[in-house]
Amino acid sequence: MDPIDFTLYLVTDRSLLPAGKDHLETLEQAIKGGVTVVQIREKNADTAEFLQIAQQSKALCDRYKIPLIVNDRIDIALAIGARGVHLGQTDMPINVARKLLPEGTIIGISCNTVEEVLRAKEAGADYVGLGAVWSTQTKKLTSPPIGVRGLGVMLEALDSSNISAVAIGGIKSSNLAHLLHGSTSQTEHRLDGVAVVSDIVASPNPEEAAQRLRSIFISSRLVAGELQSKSTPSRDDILMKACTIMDTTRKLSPLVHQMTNVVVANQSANITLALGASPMMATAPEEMGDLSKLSHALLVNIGTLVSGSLQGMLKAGYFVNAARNPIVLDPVGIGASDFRKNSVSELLNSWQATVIKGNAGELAALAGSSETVSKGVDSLGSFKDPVTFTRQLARKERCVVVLTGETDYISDGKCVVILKNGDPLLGKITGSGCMLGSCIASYCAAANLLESNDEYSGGSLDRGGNFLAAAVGAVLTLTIASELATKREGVRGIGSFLPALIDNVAALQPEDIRRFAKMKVVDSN
Ligand SMILES: Nc1ncnc2c1ncn2[C@@H]1O[C@H](COP(=O)(O)OP(=O)(O)OP(=O)(O)O)[C@@H](O)[C@H]1O
Ligand SMILES: Cc1ncsc1CCO
Repeated sequence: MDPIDFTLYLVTDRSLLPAGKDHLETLEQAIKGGVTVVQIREKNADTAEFLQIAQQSKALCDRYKIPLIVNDRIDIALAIGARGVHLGQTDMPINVARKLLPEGTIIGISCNTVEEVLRAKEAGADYVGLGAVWSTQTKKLTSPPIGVRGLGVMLEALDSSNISAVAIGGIKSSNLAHLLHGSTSQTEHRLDGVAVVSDIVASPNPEEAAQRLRSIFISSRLVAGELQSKSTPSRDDILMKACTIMDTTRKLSPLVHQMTNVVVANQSANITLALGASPMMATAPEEMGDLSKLSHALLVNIGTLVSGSLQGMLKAGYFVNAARNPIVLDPVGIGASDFRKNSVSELLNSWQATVIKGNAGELAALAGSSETVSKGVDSLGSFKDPVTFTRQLARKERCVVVLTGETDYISDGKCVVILKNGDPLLGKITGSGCMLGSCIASYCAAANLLESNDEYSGGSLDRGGNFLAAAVGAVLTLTIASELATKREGVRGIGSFLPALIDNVAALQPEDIRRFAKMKVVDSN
């Protein structure tokens, strides 16, 4: 028998059908739209009713050569000759079900933890349903949602097995590109498909809904393939691109929406202007939809986070991903409280960051490492192997990572760029890291605008700008300007340094970057 194509896995739920819509009509439209496998789920029907629905659904699926899987009920699966069954953790164990079902029957099981995935592997499951990714109205959750970022380790547990993996829970066309991008494991293990309920079943047009989901899935896979086949750029390539981005920022003056802390808001706005970009500081959740239509990048800095601003950040990032613009996350002081840690986790499960930047203490806390710690917003110490740490975090979070300090490390998950510029006064003033976040967001905006790819591709979260070069350019701009600023007459300490730094950022030329960059590129290993 042909292997099952899990790309778009419809799980039925008759209670969600819009008024006047019938189960079989919806099922047929969904199949016409591109559903590749169907699971009949009837939590409230009695046996006779379930059997009838399953028989009718099977006849329809057979007509379109779509495999049908029955939720939970081995007897119904046997009665209708279903292609498979889907079991929950508290349903019949896989080995018992296997004995009862004909050879070749597909058995899938829901998993919420890595341990459950490993047990499913051991028990010989054919596929696993991983979730719930997000909370959903269709099913009362017995365990907390695992989030997009929780899927990677579960997929990695399936390495070197033939078990397919499908994500489930709150998946819609509006969050599918984020899910597919963010869930990939560090070993590049990807989902084989996504299980969808309400986005199709509750839609007035299930055919269109299925078509939309399927095309996002396919275009997201194309984008991922292109990224993976890109070769490591040389030092000169990155520098050349960084200089082009610097020029573009001045020419196009992108609008950079910044949700930052109250300590640095003014200096961040000024450094943005010094780069030639245009800052807008705004936090109200109510205006995030409108602002995402105007701005070219978003900076999210949690330095003085309050609950209200978190709501704005959650909304803003979601809209900015949809607008295919870059997001820079600065998890300031994340190690200081559970509120900050949980908030960052919620943010990163709600949208995909393009760049995450932080000092050693902050990035260690974000990665769950105790190798270095923080004192409030400041880092105490450094990593033994910052190159590997930065690359791995970039692979885990599926974005560019910038680890700051006396030496800066930047990685896209493949190569790591090591930068040794910067005057020690940068480490003495407050908000140099926050200003760097504004510089990275401004350059990411320009890098994204540089890409002429205007065609809407539902599977991408940005236009494919060179965000590694943007981050490198931003660090070099700030740090080389700092070296030049301290040489200015009248600069005697942290008070006089800050305005001089802003002046030197404005005056800096691409030649200065090429001339003074202390930069090395380490290839992936
Ligand atoms: N001792 C130093 N020598 C040279 N450059 C430095 C030094 N300390 C920091 N920098 C530079 O300053 C920039 C900000 O890095 P830093 O690690 O200080 O950020 P941070 O701790 O997040 O700052 P803040 O919390 O004050 O905003 C980086 O580009 C880094 O290269
Ligand atoms: C001092 C300080 N406190 C919260 S944010 C901030 C700015 C530097 O990160």
